[in-house]
Amino acid sequence: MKTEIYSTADEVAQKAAEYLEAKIRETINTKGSFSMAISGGRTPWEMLKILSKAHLRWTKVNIFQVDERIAPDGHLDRNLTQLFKSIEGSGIVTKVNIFPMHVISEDPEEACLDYAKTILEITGDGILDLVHLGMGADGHTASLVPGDKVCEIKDQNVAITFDPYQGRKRMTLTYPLINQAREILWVITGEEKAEMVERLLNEDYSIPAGKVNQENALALLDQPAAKLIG
Ligand SMILES: O=C1O[C@H](COP(=O)(O)O)[C@@H](O)[C@H](O)[C@H]1O
Repeated sequence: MKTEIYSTADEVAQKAAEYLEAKIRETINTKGSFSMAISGGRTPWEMLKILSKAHLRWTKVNIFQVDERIAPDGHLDRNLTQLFKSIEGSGIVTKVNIFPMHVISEDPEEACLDYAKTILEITGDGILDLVHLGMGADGHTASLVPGDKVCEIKDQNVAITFDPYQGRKRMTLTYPLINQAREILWVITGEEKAEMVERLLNEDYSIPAGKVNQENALALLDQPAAKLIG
């Protein structure tokens, strides 16, 4: 995996937005559309805020969710709520195609199958052009959480976690789908993640993040997160 280290989290957000802008432009020019999945948590929002100001053919951009907490629509715990907040006022809201995970469905298992089907229909081959990932201080990525059996799923592209994590069960893309992506973009900031960053870069299979394909992957890190890797 390639890594780039920047001084601050703000700089990382700026570089990540620039990277995505270039990638989206190039992919739309070559194949007509761009499909990516965006993670949740706290790190992505500044990146998306900056990206949403870029002049791109937004109607050709498809945004899927990497994971979502099972909480009511509009709830602050929902990654989708934060996603919309970060792009509001930018003018792309009515242009870009956003595909929410339907986590409040009466049948969450069916909702997972539907989401996987939508990804297949929109991409044509089920392969996302880019998956953006973050990582928690415990080494989780997406909602692939240490100890949860969701990490063992091999025959489903989208699944519900078996246990609540930080108070809520979640819907998440699973390894089979994430590891097929044409590209993975890691955006990781904060000193509390330094130990896991070192383990991720050593392809430590014992943490969930370590099982993500590193072949076509780039990690953008801030100095605190990268402090153990020099
Ligand atoms: O719970 C989650 O955490 C990870 C890491 O989030 P961050 O706030 O440390 O960036 C995130 O990638 C994942 O999508 C999210 O649901």
